[in-house]
Parts: sequence; C-alpha cells; structure tokens
Amino acid sequence: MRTAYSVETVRNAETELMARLPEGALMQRAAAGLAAACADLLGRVYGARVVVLVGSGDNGGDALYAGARLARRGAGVSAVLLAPDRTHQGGLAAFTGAGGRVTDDPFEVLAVADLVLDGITGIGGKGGLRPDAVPVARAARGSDAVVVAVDLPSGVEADSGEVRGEALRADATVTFGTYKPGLLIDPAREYAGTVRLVGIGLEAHLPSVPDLEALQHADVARLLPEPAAESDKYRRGVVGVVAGSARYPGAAVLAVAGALRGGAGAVRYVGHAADAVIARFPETLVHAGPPAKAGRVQAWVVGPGLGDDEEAVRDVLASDVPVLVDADGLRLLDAAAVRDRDAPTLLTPHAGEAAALLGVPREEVESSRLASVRELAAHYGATALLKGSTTLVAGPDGSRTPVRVNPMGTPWLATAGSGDVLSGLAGSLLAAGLEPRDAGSVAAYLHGLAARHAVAEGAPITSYDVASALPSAWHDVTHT
Ligand SMILES: NC(=O)C1=CN([C@@H]2O[C@H](COP(=O)(O)OP(=O)(O)OC[C@H]3O[C@@H](n4cnc5c(N)ncnc54)[C@H](O)[C@@H]3O)[C@@H](O)[C@H]2O)[C@@H](O)CC1
Ligand SMILES: Nc1ncnc2c1ncn2[C@@H]1O[C@H](COP(=O)(O)OP(=O)(O)O)[C@@H](O)[C@H]1O
Ligand SMILES: [K+]
Repeated sequence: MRTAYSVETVRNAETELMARLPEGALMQRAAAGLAAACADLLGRVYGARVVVLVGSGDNGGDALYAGARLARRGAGVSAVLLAPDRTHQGGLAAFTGAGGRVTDDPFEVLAVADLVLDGITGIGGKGGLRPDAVPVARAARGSDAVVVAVDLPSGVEADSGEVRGEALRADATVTFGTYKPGLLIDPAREYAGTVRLVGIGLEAHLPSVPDLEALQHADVARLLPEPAAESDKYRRGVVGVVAGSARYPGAAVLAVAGALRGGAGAVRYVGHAADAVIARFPETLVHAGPPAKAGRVQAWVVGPGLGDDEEAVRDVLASDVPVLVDADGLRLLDAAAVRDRDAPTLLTPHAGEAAALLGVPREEVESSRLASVRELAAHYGATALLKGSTTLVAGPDGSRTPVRVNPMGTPWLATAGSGDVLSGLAGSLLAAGLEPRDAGSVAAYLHGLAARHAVAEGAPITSYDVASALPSAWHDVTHT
C-alpha cells in the first residue's frame, strides 16, 4: 500500500523527528536523496549544466544543498534566487562554498540547462506561482532541460491536488518522507511526472491512519475473493444487475460482462434487455419482474442505461443487502432513502453526475476531487467512488478511514460504456463479500489494469475489450 499524509501531519512528524537529530540533519538527508536522483537522471554529473530555482523557504534550502552536492561532483550549477533577501542561508553558503554560482540572468542559464531543480515552493506553497516566478518557470519548462521538482511541483496544493494558478510541470518529482495527497490526485498529479520517494526517517513518526492510500498488486491480491473447495455458486455470492432499457440494452450487457468477471458465483439480471444479455452471456439468470421478486442476491447494482425506472431504484434501495448505484440510478436517487439504509450503499458517479448530486458546477468537482468525494460520502452516508482521470473512493465515516486513490487508471478508459463494466465488476465484488471501499477500489484497480492489458493487445480499445481482459488482470495481480 502506498500512503500519503497531509501537510499538517507531515509537519508534526518532522518536528518530532528533528527534535532527536542534530540541526540540519533532516535537510541533509533530503538533499542527499535529491542529488542522487538528479545524478541518475543526468547519467553523467561531471560537466552537466544544472540550474537551481530557489524560493524563500526550506524547499529552496533542499535545492541549494543538492545543488552543492552536484557542484562538488563537477556539474556547473547556477542558482536563481527568487527571493534574494529570504534565501535559506545555510544552503546558500554550502552552495557557493562548493563552487555554485548565483546568477542574475535566469534566462541565459536556463536556455542551455540539462537539468532544472524546482525549489520554489514545497509543502509551504499556497496558491499558484507568484507573478515574478512565472516567467522563470515558463523558461524552465520551455527549455530542453529535465525539470525535477523538489518535494512537490511548485504552484500545486499539497493537500488536495488542486492547481489554482500557474504551476511548474515537472518530468520527475523527488518527495521526502511520504507522498503528499497532491502527488496522487489530478490535476496536480499530472504536474509531478514520475514520483520518487526518498526516506528521511519520518515513517516512525507518522500516524497509522494515512489521509490517502493507493492499493498495489499485493493488496488487491489479498482482497480478491477466491473460491474455496466447498464453494457453490450461492456461497460465492449472487449479484443482481438492474440495468438497461429498450433504448440502452448495451449498458445491461456491459454491466453483466463486468459482473460475470468479478468473483460472484452467479449474475441475476433484472430489466428490459434480457434478450440482449442472454444472447451474449447465456450463463446469466434473467428476470423480467421487479427486483424485489427476482430472488435472493447478496448485492445489487442499479442504474446503467436504466432510463427513468424510478421504482426499480426505490425497490433495490429498500433491500437489506449492499447496493451500488450508478448512472441513471444516481439521477433518480433519493438522499434520505440512502441515508436510512442499514446495509451499505456505494455510489459511483463521474464528475458530471457528482456535480449534479452536490449541486455545484462540474468544473468544481474536477478541480477539487478530494473534497468532492468526501462531501458526497458524508452527505449520503454512503461510500462514494468518483470516477475520472484519478478515481477516488471515500467511506462514509470521514477522516477515520483513508480515501483510496486508484493508481491504475489509463486515459484509454475514456470510452463509452467502460463505467458500466466498472459498476458490474464492483457489484460482483460486493456480492462476494468485500466492504464497499474495498470493492470500489479493487474494481477500479482491476478495471484500469484490464484496460492496460487490452491496450497491449492493440488500441483503441472498447469497453467490451476491458471486460474481456479482466481475467488476465486478475491473473496478473494474483501471480506476481
Ligand atoms: N524542515 C526541514 O528540516 C525539512 C524540510 N523539508 C523541505 O522544506 C519544505 C517546506 O519548507 P517551508 O515550510 O519553508 O515551505 P516552502 O519552502 O514550501 O515555502 C514557503 C515559502 O514560500 C513562500 N510562498 C508560499 N506560496 C508561494 C507561492 N505561491 N509562490 C511563491 N512563494 C510562495 C512563502 O512566503 C514562504 O516563505 C518541504 O517541502 C521540503 O522541501 C525537507 O528538507 C525535509 C526536512
Ligand atoms: N482520462 C481518464 N483517465 C483515466 N480513466 C478515465 C479517464 N476518463 C474516464 N476514465 C474512466 O473511464 C470510466 C468511464 O466511466 P463513465 O464516465 O461512467 O463512462 P460511461 O458512462 O461511458 O460508462 C471510469 O472508470 C473512469 O474512471
Ligand atoms: K518544489
């Protein structure tokens, strides 16, 4: 599991750790890791041209100490001081002592740089880059140099992943002690490039519950249901899928395709697209009447391509098993009915649907994904899975459980119907007994991995290809 902690938590841990170490030791650890990462990126340090962009805080201090280390190894290093009277003094002395040069013509040195170290702001940054830093940042980005962000790309919000103004896009970020939420959540994540975590001994001082966590193969493998010797289809779980309509029969087929590959023992389909479903998947149990009369299931999925069947949504929400609500089901959702349920509910909106549920513009959800998913979960007393370029899953109990961020997404998933596959898959995992936050985050992980497998066979891919690649994604996580 990869974990991320908020700025406040990082600062508290740093304070604890610093109290046990000689002055400046922590910054030296950070700078050593940073310089080593730069050396890897450069290949050859001797003779390389490096520019260090230095802001007014400790982030600039890290950059200066790393610049000093590179200068001692024979690089030609120039520093651009963006706040000359507030530059980190120890860092500056080490830098000039090692042969680093302070320049007053940033554009001249940036034009020929091999590597730029962005030490403008780290976890102390607020809002986008200040106006005086903007032309320098643009020149850095416009050069041929590799841009390496120190701790975080300057101009992004560490705690939320928001980008409120201009920020400096990095090719790589070297972050210290722990990931910060902004390194894992779009839009900031896109500014970070490849992220490398450098240990500085902070781990022991961080609380056990992080703010954010990202599953890895081993975590998913541990959570996936596995049939036991004595299993039968009912014990493995039956998932009911209420989806599709005369107008959108395909959504039913895709949701069932996902559900059949999610580990439940059987899929019960309820709705008006039974012929289309059976034609593709003869193994599906189909039912034409209302969900309540369809027979026992261990979880319901309601909504993909459903049209205006409000009664079906109400019927399913009145059940005593976990329910996943997606697409049209979200449009027909009664918040009080969700809050009153005893069994868990999992809502899976994309940004547009989340915006409608929250009564805010879509752009607001996209620019503040973490706050939006938390708010949805709190408002509905449900688990919320917010789809998109970074998919997030939040539980109903606020900061007591970490929000899960999906590291496996791929823009190839932006294809019609892939959300239907995801809802079937997540519903199947619910029926197999996973908790909603696990079901949602495991489903998003496998869905993204399946898309990557499908792309490896040839792109562009369709949603059906994603569903078909789920077994190979499953095999991948359970055999590595
Ligand atoms: N304290 C320590 O010993 C350690 C600190 N670390 C480094 O220290 C950083 C945090 O240092 P600071 O708390 O000094 O904060 P920063 O260096 O991130 O920045 C704070 C300074 O930047 C200015 N600023 C804020 N927003 C700005 C903006 N949008 N544009 C331009 N300037 C802006 C503020 O006025 C303030 O002076 C971490 O990100 C990390 O790089 C690491 O070296 C680990 C050890
Ligand atoms: N740019 C992107 N990068 C990664 N994943 C994406 C991107 N855009 C969409 N997705 C994923 O694709 C799926 C689309 O679902 P959804 O928006 O419901 O589409 P549809 O209604 O066509 O099924 C979601 O799993 C979402 O997370
Ligand atoms: K930075």
